[in-house]
Amino acid sequence: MAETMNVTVLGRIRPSTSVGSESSGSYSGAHGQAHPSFQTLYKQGDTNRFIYSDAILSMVKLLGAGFNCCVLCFGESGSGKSYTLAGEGTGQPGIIQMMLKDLFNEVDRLHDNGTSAHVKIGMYEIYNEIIRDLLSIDRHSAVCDLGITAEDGVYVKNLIEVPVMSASDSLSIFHSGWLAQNTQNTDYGEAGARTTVVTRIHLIQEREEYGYPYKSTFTFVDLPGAEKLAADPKALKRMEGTLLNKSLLALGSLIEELARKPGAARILSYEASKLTNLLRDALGGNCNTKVIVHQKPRSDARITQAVLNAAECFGQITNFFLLNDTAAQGLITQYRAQLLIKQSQLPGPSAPAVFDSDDLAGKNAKLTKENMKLKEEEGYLRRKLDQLDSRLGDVAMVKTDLSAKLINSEEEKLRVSKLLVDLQIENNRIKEKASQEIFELNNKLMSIDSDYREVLMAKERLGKETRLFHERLDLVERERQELADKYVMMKADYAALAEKYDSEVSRNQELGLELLNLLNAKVTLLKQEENLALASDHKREQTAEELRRARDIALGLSSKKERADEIGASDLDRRELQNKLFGDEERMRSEFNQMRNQYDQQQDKLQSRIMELNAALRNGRQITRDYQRKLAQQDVELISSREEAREVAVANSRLQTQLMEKNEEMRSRLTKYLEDIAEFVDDRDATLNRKMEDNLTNYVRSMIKDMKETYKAREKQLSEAARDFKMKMQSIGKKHEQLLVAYRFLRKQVQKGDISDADLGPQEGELTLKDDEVESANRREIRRLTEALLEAQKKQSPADSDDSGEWNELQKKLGEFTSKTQQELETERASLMSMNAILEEQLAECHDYINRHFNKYREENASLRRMLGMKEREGNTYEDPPIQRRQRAGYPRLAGPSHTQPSWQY
Ligand SMILES: Nc1ncnc2c1ncn2[C@@H]1O[C@H](COP(=O)(O)OP(=O)(O)OP(=O)(O)O)[C@@H](O)[C@H]1O
Repeated sequence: MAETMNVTVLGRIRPSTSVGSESSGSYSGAHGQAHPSFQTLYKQGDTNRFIYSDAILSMVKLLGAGFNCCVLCFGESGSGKSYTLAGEGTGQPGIIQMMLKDLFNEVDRLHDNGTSAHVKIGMYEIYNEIIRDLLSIDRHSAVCDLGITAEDGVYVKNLIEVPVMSASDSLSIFHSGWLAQNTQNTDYGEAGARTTVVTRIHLIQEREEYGYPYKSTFTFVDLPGAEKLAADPKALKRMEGTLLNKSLLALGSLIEELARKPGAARILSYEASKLTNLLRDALGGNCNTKVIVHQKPRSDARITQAVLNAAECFGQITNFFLLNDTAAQGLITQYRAQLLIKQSQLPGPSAPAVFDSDDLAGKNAKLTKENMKLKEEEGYLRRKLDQLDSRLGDVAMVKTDLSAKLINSEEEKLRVSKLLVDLQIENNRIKEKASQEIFELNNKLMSIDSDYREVLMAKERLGKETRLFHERLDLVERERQELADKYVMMKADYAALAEKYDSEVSRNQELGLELLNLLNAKVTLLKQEENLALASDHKREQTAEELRRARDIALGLSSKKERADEIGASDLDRRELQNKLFGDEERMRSEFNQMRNQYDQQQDKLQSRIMELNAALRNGRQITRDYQRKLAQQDVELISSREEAREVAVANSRLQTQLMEKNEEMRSRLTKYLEDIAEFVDDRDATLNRKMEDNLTNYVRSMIKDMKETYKAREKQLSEAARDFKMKMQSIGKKHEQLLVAYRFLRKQVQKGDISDADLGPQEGELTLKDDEVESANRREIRRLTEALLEAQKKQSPADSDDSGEWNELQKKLGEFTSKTQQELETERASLMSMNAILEEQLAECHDYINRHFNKYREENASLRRMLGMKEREGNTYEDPPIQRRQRAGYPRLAGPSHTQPSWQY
């Protein structure tokens, strides 16, 4: 059944955001009381939680019961509408979040009552008369239209309504929708101030007996800023177009009309805007509605007045809300269907949507007539209005487009900034890489630089040498020049001399010829004289002799005559001379070339040697690393074997102690037995009867048995100790084997390292134990002791069987046995002591042996390191040999053979 109820108006004033800047606002009436429109006026300090508990929680119960509910947040921009609905951050939830949480509690309750309940959420915003689905992922397909059906009434077509299963689901859906609001800055201020945000939460309840599901809806509406209600609507339309404030203005008109017409029989026009169309139920329809009117602490008086007027109107609106059960829904659907039919019958593009059912029949004809009359006028006006509207719409669309473009450009900006960030990251990465490469290149450059410097130095050296050679060459050249000059001078001198000589020779020839002529003349004269006066023969001969001499001289002169050009040297001489003069230079040049070649070869050799050394160094380092690793392993093994040796020593000393205790026990037992026997003998009376003798014999037998058992126990103990010791020795032997393996490995490594002058230590064979050494002295000792024991037992056995005989003989035997046993025990003790000493000695040898080899390895390692030119380990280097440490720590010096092979055996 339908309930009649006025819309509830609540007032809320938000607190000041900055101290002193905003005075506390008020919704006071003329006398300072709260304005009468408000059912409740919340204080500034009242929280969302308080308001929710006070006013909204009961509505959730109503929703659960199957009623429609609506909360409208009204007030000027910045008055806190969004804050009330959605809160701020996670710490301050709004009433929607609180409602969603409680709704799911309600759903649980319904489930418990056997009702299946489902929740769906839809969210949209209306800006500039465009409806946009806030839950749509695709921004372009988010724009929706209005539709109308008999079942649902006016609804948003294709609106996504998300089914939610839990409170957390619903909260995340709500947050995503809330964040998708248009928050752009436009030419007319923030778009948020003109936007209506609607959140619809449907609760669908199904129960078998219902037949038809109950569907109730809770609607939260964040209305546009109310400040424009204070402005002149015409001026507003002129300045901002018809669409931008259409919702608010239409809402203002609607609530005024609704306030004026409180009765159910009213004709109202909800079609003025999309918002009013969609608020049919909330305002004057089937809904329990509460309006929270918000106020800033400081506000314009006109705006406050406009808001108060609107609040008053809201408070006067009557709603007729009913339980959405099957019957009610059926009735409403029927009513809507009839209305739709009537609407479709009405002429004109837009007929009134709602008619008063009582007047409908009577007024229909009249209205149709009037309608016909007004049709033309209305059509004309409508066309004009449409034209204007379409022009304004165009302008608005352009603006919307611009906003969309702005949004797109904003998105683009975001994308670009993301790209920029990515690029920045990439850039940084590249920079890092580049700096690393630069660092490497710098290193390379430095190495190249050093190489270059070396080359420069070599070049300088070579230059110096070349200069020296050149100087020497110049010197030689100068010398050659000087020699050549000298040669030329000498040649000139020679030519002059030859010329002189030639002239002298020709003069001599002339003189010779003259002399010859004179001589001929003289001969003629002499012949005349001979003829005339036969001069003396002697004088003639003298003359002939003179003549011959003169001829000889003349001939000699002419024969010795040489031409000046012949005076120059022959080819051979010339070459010799040339060699003398220039041979030095060529020799120098060849020497120079030779030296250069040698230098190049040396360089090459040096390079290859360095490379070889580098390779050897690398190899050596590897070997040393391996070697160090092995040494570490050996260290560990050595420590563990030392530990074992210590354990053996402890076991041995324990054994000794036990032995001493046993000896002591034996001794005391024997003494006790002897005392008992002596007492018995002393106390017996003269008539030693057979029974007593038997008793004595039994007593002695039990004594012998007891001693045998004790012996056996000791024997067992000893054999266990021997076995234990053997195992220990075997493990030491294994260690020895491992050390040998490591030694072999290292030898191989060193051999592989191709270090010819390395001392590789003794051959592995020399360190291996011989077969005859494997039989340990200890075992031999044990065997000897066992044999002795057996012998003693054998000797003992006759005593065992000897159960008859004389008392004296028995006493004697007993004495003998006692002394013998004592003696044997002493011997055994001594042998055990000696065995212990042997063991200790062997252990010491073992230590010694291991330490010696260990030191050897270390020395070899050190020598290897030295050979490879590596530094020794920091803090130097080698640890004390363990044996020395042992001695320093106050242990007794253990004697052992000096040779390398151990004398201990398994
Ligand atoms: N009750 C309150 N307590 C504390 N701060 C509040 C309260 N109400 C509002 N505020 C603050 O006031 C500012 C404006 O609030 P809000 O954005 O909710 O106003 P609005 O009316 O929704 O504005 P618009 O219509 O422009 O969207 C916000 O910073 C909000 O945090």
